[in-house]
Amino acid sequence: MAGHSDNDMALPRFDKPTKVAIVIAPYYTAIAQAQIAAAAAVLELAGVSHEVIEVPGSLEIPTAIGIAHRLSNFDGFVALGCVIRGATSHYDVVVNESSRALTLLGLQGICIGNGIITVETREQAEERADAARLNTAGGAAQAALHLIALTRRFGQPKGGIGFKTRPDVIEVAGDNEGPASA
Ligand SMILES: Nc1c(NC[C@H](O)[C@H](O)[C@H](O)CO)[nH]c(=O)[nH]c1=O
Ligand SMILES: CC(=O)[C@@H](O)COP(=O)(O)O
Repeated sequence: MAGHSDNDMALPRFDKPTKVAIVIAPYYTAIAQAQIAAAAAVLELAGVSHEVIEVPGSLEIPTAIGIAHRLSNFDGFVALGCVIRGATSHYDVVVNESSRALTLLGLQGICIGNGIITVETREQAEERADAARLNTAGGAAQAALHLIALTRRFGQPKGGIGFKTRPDVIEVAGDNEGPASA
């Protein structure tokens, strides 16, 4: 289980190679190291390979995911970062805009688990980054895997209505001579 949830969904199983990018903003080094370890443990348990991509801050995570999705071949992404409130409203900008951008990318069909920790204190961050405590990074990895599985479940070739093409035959509408062979 991750976070405060009491719902421990079983990890999905994949029947073909699956690759995930962990996109992390290591703003706080020790926190970031714990987050990467927690997310990697979940991905390895599911038999999924991963690559770690580092960006300066959480505001850059959505842009990095957009770039990687467009230019590479990852099946999904785990967004990891840590935003601790300071003395100004910049916290709200970083938290709100990074999460909004990740949500918009997700609505475009990119499989993203959001593990950006947004807290008031360092102690809260440590508790959430710790795989043995709230394990929010592990939860984000699980979320990404479930979205990949969902994509593959609904992305299967559809049976049902309409003619079914054959790879060896070219069907031409209105052709009374019968199908030409490819
Ligand atoms: N204060 C935190 C930041 N701030 C940096 C921004 O995310 C961004 O890199 C900068 O505004 C340049 O675009 N980032 C975090 O991840 N965590 C923080 O606590
Ligand atoms: C979350 C932040 O952006 C924070 O680190 C910035 O601190 P401050 O608001 O004191 O400038």
